[in-house]
Amino acid sequence: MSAFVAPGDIAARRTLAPGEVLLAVDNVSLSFGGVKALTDVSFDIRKGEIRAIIGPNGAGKTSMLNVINGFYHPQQGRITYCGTVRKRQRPSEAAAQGIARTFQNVALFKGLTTLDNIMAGRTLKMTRGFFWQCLRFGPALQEEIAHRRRVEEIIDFLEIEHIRKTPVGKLPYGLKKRVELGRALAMEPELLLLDEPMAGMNLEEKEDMSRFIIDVREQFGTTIALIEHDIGVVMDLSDRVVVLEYGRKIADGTPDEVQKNQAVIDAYLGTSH
Ligand SMILES: Nc1ncnc2c1ncn2[C@@H]1O[C@H](COP(=O)(O)OP(=O)(O)OP(=O)(O)O)[C@@H](O)[C@H]1O
Repeated sequence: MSAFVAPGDIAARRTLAPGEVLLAVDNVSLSFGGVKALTDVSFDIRKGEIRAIIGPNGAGKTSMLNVINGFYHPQQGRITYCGTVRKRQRPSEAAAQGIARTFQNVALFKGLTTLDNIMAGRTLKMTRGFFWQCLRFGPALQEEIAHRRRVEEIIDFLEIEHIRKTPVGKLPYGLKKRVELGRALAMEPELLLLDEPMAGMNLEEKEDMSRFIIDVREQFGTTIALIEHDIGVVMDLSDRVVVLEYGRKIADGTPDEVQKNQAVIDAYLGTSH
């Protein structure tokens, strides 16, 4: 097991046991003008689980992730995180509380190397100001060394040593997704949100990414919520699945329960309700 185990000072403040509710979504509704992206959606994410959010195109999955990480503010409903009802907050505040995410379309600094992109994920953890960072002297230097060590551990964990000095713009898509996962892990999140982590991947890349997601949970105790269109992957990976359609929750349960749910079958076959 890697030395990179402690999920950070945030986790130290928490006493949640595996299986306790880490994040609760209660009666959340979100509209964009006349478009109702989410209507009265409630579900929870328990500590240590892999939770999938699925549904047909336009069902509201990404909107839900954006509400959870503070990018969108719902007109109704509330989010409770670690037992505290959350006030309106920005993504940076959610990140500081231990919520990290990756994006549907890879969002990396294309001109920077793998190493520097993952290092960028450490920004939140840096305690020395910009002045000291520039001087690279004394305590700032010590801190930078510690951050670099942590980043190297993540690179080892994700098996991307061979591309650590490669500008990410030159990498194939599957590896870019892995670097993006690395950058999110650099934040040592308590809750990791993955928006279509396997999109555009071939079978082998999907198997690799599935293995890394499971290992992140096993080794770091990170709770994971993911959106994924590949239903086979979702059913293999997830402990529980919430299903959205037209912004409403239509099912919630184990992969087995959800697969047998008639509303889910109809939604995926295109039957209108
Ligand atoms: N910023 C926005 N402005 C206006 N409408 C939006 C915005 N974001 C999402 N929507 C609308 O909200 C609804 C839900 O979109 P969302 O992207 O959350 O769905 P999704 O399930 O993630 O879809 P997909 O699987 O295609 O990514 C859609 O009708 C979409 O057009």
